[in-house]
Amino acid sequence: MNRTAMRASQKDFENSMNQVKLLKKDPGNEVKLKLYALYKQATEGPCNMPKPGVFDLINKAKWDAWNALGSLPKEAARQNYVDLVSSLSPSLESSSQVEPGTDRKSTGFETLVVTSEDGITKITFNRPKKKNAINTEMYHEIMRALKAASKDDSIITVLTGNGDYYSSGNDLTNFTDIPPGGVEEKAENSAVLLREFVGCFIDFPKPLIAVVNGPAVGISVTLLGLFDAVYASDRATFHTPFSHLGQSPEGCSSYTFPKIMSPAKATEMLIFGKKLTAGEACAQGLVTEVFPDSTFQKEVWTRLKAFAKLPPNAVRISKEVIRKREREKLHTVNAEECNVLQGRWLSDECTNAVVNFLSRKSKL
Ligand SMILES: CCCCCCCCCCC/C=C/C(=O)SCCNC(=O)CCNC(=O)[C@H](O)C(C)(C)COP(=O)(O)OP(=O)(O)OC[C@H]1O[C@@H](n2cnc3c(N)ncnc32)[C@H](O)[C@@H]1OP(=O)(O)O
Repeated sequence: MNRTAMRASQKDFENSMNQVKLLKKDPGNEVKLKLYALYKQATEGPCNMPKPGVFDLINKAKWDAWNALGSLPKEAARQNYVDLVSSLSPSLESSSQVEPGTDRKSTGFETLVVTSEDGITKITFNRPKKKNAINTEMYHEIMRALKAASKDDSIITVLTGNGDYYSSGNDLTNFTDIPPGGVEEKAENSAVLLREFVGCFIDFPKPLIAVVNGPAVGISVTLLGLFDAVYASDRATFHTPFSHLGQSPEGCSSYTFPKIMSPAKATEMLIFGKKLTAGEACAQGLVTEVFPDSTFQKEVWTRLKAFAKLPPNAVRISKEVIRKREREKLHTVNAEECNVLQGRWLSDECTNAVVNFLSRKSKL
């Protein structure tokens, strides 16, 4: 709508003031100063305040902006305010599609629920009947969700699980879908998939937070070493029974775990399959903080919403400064772990463990 030929009414002006509060994206200091100056001019007339001192930087910038409007009539200032707010409409449109407090839910996922709200993209593993075991489709969907989250306007990204488990790790039925090229081809393709999958976590550009709602097994545990913070319910446990499964560590855990928790503690977990309680995992540095299950969701989401209000650029740049020292090393470790696993998947030890689980002869 061309508003320049119109006179903005007091109602238009009030609507615009409300719209400013709903802006999804910070319009920047320059625009905010203009809005401030036009608002003051429209409501009080020409600048009538004493000039602030040079060191009172914020009030001086506001005063300068207001004073620069000279003797602009109140009506014109009101109109300019309404026009300026209307020119910010792209960010308004995106916010007005969403009722305050309502999730923007992404469609097109079979194994996940992905929502975006309050600066947080939440990726929820959603195969609760299978304890959120990660099947091939889910590996692909997690990668797709992470790639989308890296480009959306969220500040942080959260992974969590639906139901009583965070995740029971790799879906062992992934071993049964053998292509015409045989098990060697399957192992080769799986190593490529795993490398790409873990690579998405290494390269993720925003803070990645795990909200571990219940037990975690296998790859859902090892990946935690690549997260920026891990919050756990006191119901959660952490279990990496790789030797029992004839397999070897992945998710860069052969590098991150000894660094996080000491080589001997990492050995207990990654080689001997010691299952940790949430409290033990916290004492060893894998978990950032543990909460009673009864207050877990409330306490964690209150905290995350506060994090998500931090200045987005500072948050993103700080993550990059921290991750960049390690990125190359992590990619090398990831490649090596996938190579070793490719061989393990063809071993009798691994085949027997998977057959035992699938024929209901064994669980962890
Ligand atoms: C040829 C090469 C192919 C390679 C393909 C690999 C691709 C990348 C691999 C990356 C490396 C990752 C490694 C890991 O993550 S290792 C860890 C693997 N996870 C497990 O070993 C856990 C197995 N599950 C269990 O031991 C138990 O289910 C569990 C202790 C988790 C829960 O026990 P509970 O008694 O409470 O519940 P149920 O067993 O009755 O489970 C309910 C149903 O869910 C199914 N389920 C659970 N977990 C898995 C799983 N990981 N894989 C497949 N299915 C799983 C379980 O069978 C039940 O199903 P039904 O109700 O249909 O019986």
